[in-house]
Formats: sequence, C-alpha cells, structure tokens
Amino acid sequence: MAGEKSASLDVQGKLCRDIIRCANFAALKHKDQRRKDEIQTPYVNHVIGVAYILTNEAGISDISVIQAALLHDTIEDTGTSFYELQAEFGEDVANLVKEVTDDKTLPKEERKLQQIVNASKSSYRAKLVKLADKLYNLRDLRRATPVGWSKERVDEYFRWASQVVAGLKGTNKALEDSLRDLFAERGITIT
Ligand SMILES: Nc1nc2c(ncn2[C@@H]2O[C@H](COP(=O)(O)OP(=O)(O)O)[C@@H](OP(=O)(O)OP(=O)(O)O)[C@H]2O)c(=O)[nH]1
Ligand SMILES: [Mn+2]
Repeated sequence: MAGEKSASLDVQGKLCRDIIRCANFAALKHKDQRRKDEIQTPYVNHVIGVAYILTNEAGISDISVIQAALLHDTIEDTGTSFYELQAEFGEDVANLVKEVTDDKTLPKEERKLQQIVNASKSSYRAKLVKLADKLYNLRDLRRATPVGWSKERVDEYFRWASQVVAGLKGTNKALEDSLRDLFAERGITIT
C-alpha cells in the first residue's frame, strides 16, 4: 500500500513538474513581450489562458497537449528552435508545437491562408490547441481592441478565424459551441 502510494505520488510529481517547467519556460521566453491591448498585458497571460481553456472548458487531461498549449507561441514569436523544445520537453511536445506554428518567412496574407488550408489536415491534438488559441484570441478581441486596430480589422479577424475554425470541426464540442456563439454574435455562421 505504502509503496503504491509513493509510486503514484511519483507519477503525479512528474506530471506537475512537466507542466510547471513549460509554464516557466514560456514565462522566460515571452518575458519582454506584451499583448497588443492598451494596458499591455504580459504576453504569457495568453499561453496560460489557452492551456486553462483546454483543462477547464474542453476537459483535456493529455499532458502533452497542455504542455504544447503553454509553449505554442515560443517558436513563432520568441525565436525558440524546434531542437530546443525537443531537448527540453521531448519529441512529442516539440512536434505538436511545430504543428501549430505559422511559417513567419511567408508574407502575412499567405500565412493566414495557410492556416485555413491546413486546419483540417492537422492532428486531433494540434486541432485542440488551435481551437483554444482562436477562442482565447476572439474573447480577447471582444474584451479590448488592440492598439491601432480598426473595427474593420477586428471584423476581418473574426471572419478569417471562422474559416480556420470551420476546418477544425468535430474536435471538441465545448470549444466549438463557445466559438459558434462568439461568431453568431457577429452574424457569422460556420459553414
Ligand atoms: N486578440 C488579440 N490578439 C493579440 C493581442 N496581442 C497579441 N495578439 C496576437 O496577435 C495575433 C493576431 O494578430 P494578427 O495581426 O492577425 O496576426 P500576426 O500577429 O500573426 O501578424 C494572434 O496571434 P496567434 O496567437 O499566433 O494566433 P492566430 O492569430 O495566428 O490565430 C494573437 O495572439 C491582443 O491584445 N488581442
Ligand atoms: Mn497564440
């Protein structure tokens, strides 16, 4: 009995460490980055919020998915390499982050189009992170308009996001229901 208990504590201890190691890594990597809102919210709030949506709204307990959510903007936005993630967190997590990373060498229009085209081709676990990322960003847009964004640009982000989300259908009911309601507020129906 005592042996079993300490073995299960070891497993839980490792899971806790693995999650907090990612949160700490993300906090360090994003430390100089701010959101685009007026009050310059720390960027790390976004990646923690995406992980929180997955655990608390989507009911996800797959540790690699939660780790990937915490790390999901490190390659794209902080110059972290795939190899660094692989060395720190293993192949599975690094591959998931890579799957949700835009190719920043492409022009913005092309990059945005790629997201629409690639959404349905993603793995189930990458789709979860993509859905939670969109849900966080759309709620954030409803909360506060990024500095310099016109109403048209906000509307355009909603329309573009709805096309990406259309390709992620059939992945997680809770997330898709919340997204559908956000789009409906703007008169957008997901096809
Ligand atoms: N709504 C909102 N977004 C902000 C804010 N600050 C930073 N962002 C980030 O801006 C990105 C959306 O802005 P865009 O102009 O469309 O894209 P870009 O930064 O990639 O050029 C999102 O990136 P992303 O997470 O990589 O997601 P995605 O747009 O690729 O889906 C989002 O996280 C903010 O205050 N509000
Ligand atoms: Mn993001």
